[in-house]
Amino acid sequence: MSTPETAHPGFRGVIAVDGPSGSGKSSVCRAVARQLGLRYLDTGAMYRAVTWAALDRGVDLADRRAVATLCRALVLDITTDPASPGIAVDGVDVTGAIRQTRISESVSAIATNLDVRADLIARQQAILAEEKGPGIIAEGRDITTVVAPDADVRLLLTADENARIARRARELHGTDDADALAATHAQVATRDKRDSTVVDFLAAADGVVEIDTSALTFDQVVATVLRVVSETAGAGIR
Ligand SMILES: Nc1ncnc2c1ncn2[C@@H]1O[C@H](COP(=O)(O)OP(=O)(O)O)[C@@H](O)[C@H]1O
Ligand SMILES: Nc1ccn([C@H]2C[C@H](O)[C@@H](COP(=O)(O)OP(=O)(O)O)O2)c(=O)n1
Repeated sequence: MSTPETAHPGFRGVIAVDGPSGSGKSSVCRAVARQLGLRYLDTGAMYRAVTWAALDRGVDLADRRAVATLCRALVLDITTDPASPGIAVDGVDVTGAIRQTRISESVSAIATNLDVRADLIARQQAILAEEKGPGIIAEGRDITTVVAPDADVRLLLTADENARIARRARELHGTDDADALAATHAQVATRDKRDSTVVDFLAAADGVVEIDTSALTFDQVVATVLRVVSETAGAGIR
């Protein structure tokens, strides 16, 4: 059986992907990683893991200093295998727990804490430095602009808000009927609004290729990303 490192010789280096909630970053990047034999870094999982830890330890999320102190002391162990992404906090596997609604509702308080951001950005840069040899695709909100502005390929995935809310509603509730859309609105629109006070992930920075996924199927988005990677990073990608 081929390993991710040997499945598709070709692209090596860093692919950076940003975008708002529901634009398709996680699902598309995992698929691209598997097809190109790259590692995969979900930076949102790190913000979610810090949120989980703060709630678990009873730290007041509004106490920015206390949260930052907690963050710096945490051992975050994130796996970069696109076939089974996972994350542990101080040895506790929180891969499932960080997807709970209570985390989604609180994570912006952590993501807008600039001291937490500084700590997580440094950790993310260390992972990218270690994995750029085999090749890695990292996704989040500030990867193209802050974490890896010198990445080999830089992409912004966008989609109009209605499309993103409908996708998230189908994912969380199995339907995009009116009740599901209403229940999902805050998780997408309100969170993006809060998060975008500290990072701009709604407009493409200079040199970043924007892909509007509103009218594209998942497979079309993956194909578009693969084409852009191939065109930007050169030959050798099958
Ligand atoms: N182009 C697309 N069309 C329809 N649904 C999509 C598309 N891309 C992703 N999805 C679905 O939308 C949901 C949100 O995608 P996800 O990758 O989690 O977005 P993000 O990581 O940007 O928040 C998932 O259920 C995913 O399968
Ligand atoms: N590089 C990043 C990644 C995520 N964040 C923030 C923004 C989000 O509210 C949370 C969780 O990110 P995640 O990518 O899991 O969010 P989604 O649920 O996929 O929309 O972390 C960030 O500020 N910077």
